[in-house]
Amino acid sequence: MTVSEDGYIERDIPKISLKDSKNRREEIKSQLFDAAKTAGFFTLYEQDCPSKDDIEEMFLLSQKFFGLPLDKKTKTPHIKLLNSGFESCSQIRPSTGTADQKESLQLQYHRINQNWPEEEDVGSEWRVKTQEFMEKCQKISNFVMELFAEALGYPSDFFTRAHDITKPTAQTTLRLLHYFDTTGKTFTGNHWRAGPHTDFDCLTLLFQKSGSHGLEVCPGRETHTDFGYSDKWTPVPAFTGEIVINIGDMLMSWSDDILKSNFHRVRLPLPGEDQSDRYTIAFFNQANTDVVIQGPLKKYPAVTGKEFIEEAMRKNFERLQMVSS
Ligand SMILES: O=C(O)CCC(=O)C(=O)O
Ligand SMILES: [Fe+2]
Repeated sequence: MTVSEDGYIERDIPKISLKDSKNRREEIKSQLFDAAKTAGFFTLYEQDCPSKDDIEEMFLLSQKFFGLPLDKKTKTPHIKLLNSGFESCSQIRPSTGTADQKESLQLQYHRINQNWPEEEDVGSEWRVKTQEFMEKCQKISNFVMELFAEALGYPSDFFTRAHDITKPTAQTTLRLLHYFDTTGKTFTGNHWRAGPHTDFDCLTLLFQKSGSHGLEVCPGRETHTDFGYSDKWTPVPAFTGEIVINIGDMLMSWSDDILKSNFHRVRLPLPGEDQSDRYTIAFFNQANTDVVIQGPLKKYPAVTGKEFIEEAMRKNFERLQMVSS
């Protein structure tokens, strides 16, 4: 490990190949489990599906939506109760008290006819192609969740059956993200493309584009209720076609804090760096509302998927009040 004076430290963010994954199941399982117990972040590559072409196509669909005039984008406004829809500069992080410099669209598979962009605005194939992409994300998420279940001593389908995106109780969300071009701008105060946070979900898949850097991680969290993080961050490089995976609070809790959900952030590029738009795509695997979440050691009380997400929001809201008061 090399520590620099500017708040950064070199750490290993494991890269795990999924080449020939059917025949390398045990090897991949142990690599995933090791990565999830330490950094909580790792990159998958050489996967069959979603392919680099699938990912590039989804980025084009995303850019098509974000390129629309604001009055078209706000036709599907963010609805908190459904955790879906479009928002712009509205996500205030408890860690910073300022709004992320971004816009985003959240979509849920089973709500294709509810709060998804309309054909007349994004074209006839947008919805169906986006749904297909979600199916591909679900497939690879299932592979990873099966291996985590086995590594933790559960039956293979323990987590996957709790994440059924086709049911009305599904909470899994695809989030298209667009961080604005900041060319020529300087920010004073505590501003971020995405302020430091942990994810609420079980498993996040993040797709980045080559060169669109800025994502940074800070491992070291001991419990999923912990708000503290150290001051040494590590950049996670961006390459089109690879998938960055991180553990979220729900799976950290469900594994009695064995698998680590760690703080991460996206920094604003400095003048002199590439300050153009940054697009990313996140797929948040969140257990269905009626699933009961509790680890084998019963370290935390049993809660449903619905209660878990509501509680995470409440805690963050309280924290936000503390930060802003
Ligand atoms: O866009 C990124 O690189 C990270 C996004 C993220 O952390 C989130 O949306 O939770
Ligand atoms: Fe995140």
